[in-house]
Amino acid sequence: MSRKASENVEYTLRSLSSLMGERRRKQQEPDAASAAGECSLLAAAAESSTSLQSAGAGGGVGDLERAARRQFQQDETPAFVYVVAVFSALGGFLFGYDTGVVSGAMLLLKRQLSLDALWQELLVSSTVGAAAVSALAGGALNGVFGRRAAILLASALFTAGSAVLAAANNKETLLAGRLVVGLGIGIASMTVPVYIAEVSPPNLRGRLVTINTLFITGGQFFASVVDGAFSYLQKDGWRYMLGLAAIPAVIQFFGFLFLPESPRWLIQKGQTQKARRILSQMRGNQTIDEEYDSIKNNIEEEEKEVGSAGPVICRMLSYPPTRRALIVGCGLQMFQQLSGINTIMYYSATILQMSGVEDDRLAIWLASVTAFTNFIFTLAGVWLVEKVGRRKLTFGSLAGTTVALIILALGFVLSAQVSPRITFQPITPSGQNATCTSYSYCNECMLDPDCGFCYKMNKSTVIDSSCVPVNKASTNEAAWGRCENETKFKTEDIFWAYNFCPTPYSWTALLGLILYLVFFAPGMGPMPWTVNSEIYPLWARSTGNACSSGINWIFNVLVSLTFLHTAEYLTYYGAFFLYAGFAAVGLLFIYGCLPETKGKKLEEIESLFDNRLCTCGTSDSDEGRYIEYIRVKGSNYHLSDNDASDVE
Ligand SMILES: O[C@H]1[C@H](O)[C@@H](O)[C@H](O)[C@@H](O)[C@H]1O
Repeated sequence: MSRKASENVEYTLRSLSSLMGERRRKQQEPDAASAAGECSLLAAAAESSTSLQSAGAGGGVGDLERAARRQFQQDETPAFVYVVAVFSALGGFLFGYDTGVVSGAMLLLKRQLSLDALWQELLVSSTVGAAAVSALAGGALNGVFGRRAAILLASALFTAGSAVLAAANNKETLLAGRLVVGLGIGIASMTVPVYIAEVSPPNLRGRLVTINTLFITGGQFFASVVDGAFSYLQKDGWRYMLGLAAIPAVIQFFGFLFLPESPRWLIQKGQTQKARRILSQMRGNQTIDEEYDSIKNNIEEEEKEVGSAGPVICRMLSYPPTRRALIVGCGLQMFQQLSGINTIMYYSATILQMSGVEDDRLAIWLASVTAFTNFIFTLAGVWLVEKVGRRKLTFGSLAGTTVALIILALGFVLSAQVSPRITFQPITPSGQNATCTSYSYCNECMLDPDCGFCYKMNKSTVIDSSCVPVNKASTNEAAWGRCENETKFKTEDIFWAYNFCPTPYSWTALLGLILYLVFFAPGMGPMPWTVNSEIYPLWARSTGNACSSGINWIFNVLVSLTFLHTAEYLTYYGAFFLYAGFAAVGLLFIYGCLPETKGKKLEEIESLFDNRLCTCGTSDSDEGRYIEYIRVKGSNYHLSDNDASDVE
């Protein structure tokens, strides 16, 4: 790291050092600090530094710090960076929309195309499976063709897939459309966070990347509203639900024709002039020399250190810092899915029904309230990420999520304990399966996907209850008996419960559901994506993100596909206790191994993984302060390792 001449620095290095807490860090952590390269204190050339001067002259360190911060904040980030971030995050919106919309579309599709359970499962899971494959392959694509090309490809796939889905006339075409959309989702999920992280200034990076997850949850919310609205259009409503995604996809495609490539990728590919031009566009009135040099030096150093022979994944695994980063990144994504977010979202309508919402349509609408809660609390994450940092936010979020899962499970335990008895055993018509009528409690009936609970109410007591087979075409009614005809039995004050049991304790599950989203959404939802976009050095960034996104999708499929079976073997509360157990292990992992990356330049982050895999956060002695570019009149000054002597 070179020390640049400083002719016009207007206050002493001693004040600068105290200003940024550098000395504090050196005293506490001499080794780690020098290992980290100390490259965090940058003084960028600029026209005005009057406020700094006056503060430095009379006001002491506190004033100086405030003045420096004020000055720094005046270095406005050009609106262009926000435009770029929002256009990229449309990829996140499509990811959320396409994964969310299918549950509502399926309700209509299965009737219109008479889909059996296997086809329903195929249409839902094929997208997630395809996303896993394309996320893994997206690493190579990103490395060779760049981030911009990958985003353009993803939006083209989203557009084509949505058009195929909207026009589909049979289930095979639907499957093809879902696969194409899935390929788009996988590429977008791994590319967009990387791209946003690479164009953002360090102090805003966390926030801008987290916006992508805000768009994911926004897409899921929008999908739930669209599902609700088009559920009234029994014939072909699904075409609109699935086809609407083409609109944001086309907007993103055309937007990206005019948006630039990531300057970091360009520098890596030797297109330095173009990279400089784009970097200045992104940084507005700030000087880019320092950032440009540091990216370039970093690439050269990395090449010397790691070499460039062999597949990237092999180099990553054999080089300890990237191997550690990969473990942290993949672990975060795995624990995100193992804490059961998608099961909770998918089954939120059921949980709500358990809590006493009997009307099906109302439950669908209330499911959009769930999606909205997820969205709003992700917004809290956007705000918190640069304030409390990634480590504390993720840890706090998972801790709350674990407690919420326990409450949710307890809700199901209570419901199971007071599960109504079956008091009425109707005679099974000949030729029909008699399993359902053999159950004695609602709880057993609820866990069998083929059966539902039919009952009457006397004030708040369940009476005349039976367990009968569900109608295969619509879970809103039974295959035969009193609950056979939805419109008829409702007028006779007979109730039908599929997947839930009417109990007085269901509110506990509802409380668990709300708490779950409130805690999960700001931290565990976005942080795995945000942290992964930051922790790998440039040469390993695409591959690292490809692997961790692939892990996210693989665990997404595993958890969603196994939920019903898990619930059958372990009961609902067993399933939620299991997720709580996974979340508790995740807590240990995060506490032990997740370092703080807030405020650091992408090029500095690699050094956080230099020593051990798990440091229990001890490398964050600088937590709570920003490492920022600050203006000093007339020159660039870069405090390097050697400069440490100047400040002691
Ligand atoms: O970060 C996102 C988000 O939290 C979504 O709500 C969830 O459905 C995704 O699986 C996850 O990756």
